[in-house]
Amino acid sequence: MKLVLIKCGGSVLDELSSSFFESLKELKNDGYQLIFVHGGGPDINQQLEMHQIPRNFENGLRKTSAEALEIVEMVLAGKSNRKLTRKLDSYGFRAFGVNGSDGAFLHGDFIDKEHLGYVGHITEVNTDVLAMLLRENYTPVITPIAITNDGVKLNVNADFAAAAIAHALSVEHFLFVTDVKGIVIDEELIVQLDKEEIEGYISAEKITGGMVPKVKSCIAAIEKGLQSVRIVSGKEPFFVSGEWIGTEIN
Ligand SMILES: Nc1ncnc2c1ncn2[C@@H]1O[C@H](COP(=O)(O)OP(=O)(O)O)[C@@H](O)[C@H]1O
Ligand SMILES: CC(=O)N[C@@H](CCC(=O)OP(=O)(O)O)C(=O)O
Repeated sequence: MKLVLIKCGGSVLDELSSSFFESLKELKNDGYQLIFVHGGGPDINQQLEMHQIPRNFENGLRKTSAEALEIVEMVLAGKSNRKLTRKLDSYGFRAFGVNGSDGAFLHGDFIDKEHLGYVGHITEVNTDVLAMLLRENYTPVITPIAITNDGVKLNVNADFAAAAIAHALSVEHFLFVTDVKGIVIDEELIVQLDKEEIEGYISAEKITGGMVPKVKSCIAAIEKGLQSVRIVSGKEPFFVSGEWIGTEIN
């Protein structure tokens, strides 16, 4: 089974273009099965604001109190997942929403409970449920909530969750779909970038904010042996006549 793992950022969930879906269709026609992990940062921010819960980020990770976690799960599973699943369905993909904490599918642990609260990283991915869906020709759409061995739910950055799942499935291509064309430095799109260059740009603060967990996840994926890792736009086509558009990390 040839797999493509696509992390779809919250930044672009409302702006996915029809040309983006054309690229997905081209991948399907080339024999790939698709798996999505979605984010939902802007949706979460909006709801936290409505509930007057302050928002705080550290290195692109949301500090998550127990109170905030309830909102995070409600929004990610109930709103962001629904948006992407519905849109994929409308383009003929048989999308099936999956919450990471269901069936202990995404196991996680706290990153730093004292500083970040209920924020986790993935320790294990149970791929059985994905295999089952893919066998039946469904397109899984995964919500990045994990569960600890003690049954505590954790908010996982969607870029990190996607990297763990991409590794567990040894996918052929791993894509980060976001609201920009790729990594842009001094107003120029960078077509290819390696680990050292990325570290330099983070130090120089030319890669910042939500792009930091993304490029870190790209590096982690490369180091774990994935061959094709890219950051692409969801507002434009990213794969046309077999050619990729965006930034390739290697
Ligand atoms: N060097 C960079 N190149 C491109 N985008 C960058 C860069 N540094 C920071 N960014 C920001 O990262 C954003 C994408 O991250 P984020 O908003 O978290 O997206 P997503 O919701 O897709 O994960 C871009 O919209 C841009 O503002
Ligand atoms: C711990 C942490 O930061 N979790 C993220 C989960 C959603 C996410 O990653 O959404 P994007 O892909 O749109 O950024 C958050 O609470 O915003």
